[in-house]
Amino acid sequence: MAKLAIVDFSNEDCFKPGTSSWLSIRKDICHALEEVGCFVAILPDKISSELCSTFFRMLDELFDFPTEIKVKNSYEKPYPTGYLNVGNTGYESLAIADAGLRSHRDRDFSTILCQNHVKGLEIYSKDDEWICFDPLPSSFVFLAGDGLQVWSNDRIRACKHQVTLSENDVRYSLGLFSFRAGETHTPKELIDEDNPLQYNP
Ligand SMILES: O=C(O)CCC(=O)C(=O)O
Ligand SMILES: [Fe+2]
Repeated sequence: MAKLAIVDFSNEDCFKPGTSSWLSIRKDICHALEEVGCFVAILPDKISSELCSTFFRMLDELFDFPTEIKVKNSYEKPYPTGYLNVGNTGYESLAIADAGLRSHRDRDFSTILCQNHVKGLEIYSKDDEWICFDPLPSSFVFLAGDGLQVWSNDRIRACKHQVTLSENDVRYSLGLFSFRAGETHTPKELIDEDNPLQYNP
């Protein structure tokens, strides 16, 4: 059974470019992104389990507000990944999905997800199987979006993923969707005879 790559950011040196720890983590991340367009980052020193539990407890309180209060926080633009198209209700950054989320790739540059203990996220592997993400404390998931695929000249493919809800418990997932401003240009280092330019700016 395929597993998602887990990258451990515990060593402070891994944030210092050029150190052996940084080079080693960079290699693991590139490999994971080239394989499935995704990796799991664990940062126990940066995101403590207390912080996570406090945060998700507060979400309980937030979602407990009556719907008429939540709709006051509405947002006109559609969600980048089409939340509103799949029959869910979105309130600015709040979205409630009772039936999971069908298979898709994010249209942004990259996505970072931070979720509670309830499983549901599945990643499509190179071997055409769905890999279930087993939530780890102090972790988040990095997903490549369409933008990263274009920027990398297809070296990294946007990660295909879905959410299947089977546990009888509330699942919370916090998403940070990043976009690049302006045109996307592929770095020239990523273009050669074997890898001709795939996308025009
Ligand atoms: O619920 C999740 O963890 C994933 C959500 C997602 O894939 C999306 O909003 O694009
Ligand atoms: Fe997504």
